[in-house]
Amino acid sequence: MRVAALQMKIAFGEPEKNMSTLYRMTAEAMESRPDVLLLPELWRLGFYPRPIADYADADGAQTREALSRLAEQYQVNIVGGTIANAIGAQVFNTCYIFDRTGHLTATYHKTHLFTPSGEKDDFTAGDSIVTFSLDGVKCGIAVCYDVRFPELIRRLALEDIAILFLPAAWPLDRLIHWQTLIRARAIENQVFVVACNETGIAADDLQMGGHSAIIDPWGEILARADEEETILQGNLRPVIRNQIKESMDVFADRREALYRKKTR
Ligand SMILES: NC(=O)CCC(=O)C(=O)O
Repeated sequence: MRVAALQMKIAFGEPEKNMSTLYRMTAEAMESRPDVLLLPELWRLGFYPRPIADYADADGAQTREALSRLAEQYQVNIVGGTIANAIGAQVFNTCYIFDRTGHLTATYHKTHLFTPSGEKDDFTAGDSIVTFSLDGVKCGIAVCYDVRFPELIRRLALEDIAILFLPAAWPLDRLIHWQTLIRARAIENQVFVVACNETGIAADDLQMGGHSAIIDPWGEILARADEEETILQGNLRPVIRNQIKESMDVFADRREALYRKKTR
């Protein structure tokens, strides 16, 4: 499976500009015929203008239509980063996933909201863990801050996902955390991690970090970006994951009962 992460440079609070960037980068990425496109977190707006309800897409309708059309036009699967999605009085940080026919196959609302930036006050957290299948490959989704919660990713891994998609809006000043966490989640869960961060300026003049990466289940970096807007591509070969699982089957060695036992 060939994947492409669109590390977009976000124009803060300007959905039309970001939509144009998406169209331009998709056309460019499709020249090398990837099977899946991954977008960053809150790519329509950046992370994030306030009040968010004034900027949110009502029921994600515009975004769903645009992404579905792109998926169908290019016959490509799209893991659509996230958008601010107004459902009634609530705003969710939502990822929509489309197959090659433009059909919406899964929806994930970010489950761990980033308290330090007030995300918890402005958004509503989702309460479902989501897996989905793309071209017959089982995949999982987590968004940015979610990666700090190994319990979540382990739950996905226990469902036997092969690929974790991770859209993000992660700042440059915590780059070391980003790089360490995405690699650790790949190694400990023996999954491919496709991590797509954005660049550009977020709220409070915060510089977004870029450094998107595609990592194999052994922790090898198959492709990595710097801080510039770029398209990152990589081939995920299932044979690698099978070999790793055969040579070191950490899932067979888990002590589930022990983890639930009281400490002494
Ligand atoms: N958009 C986010 O969830 C930000 C997460 C973040 O910056 C972190 O350090 O964690």
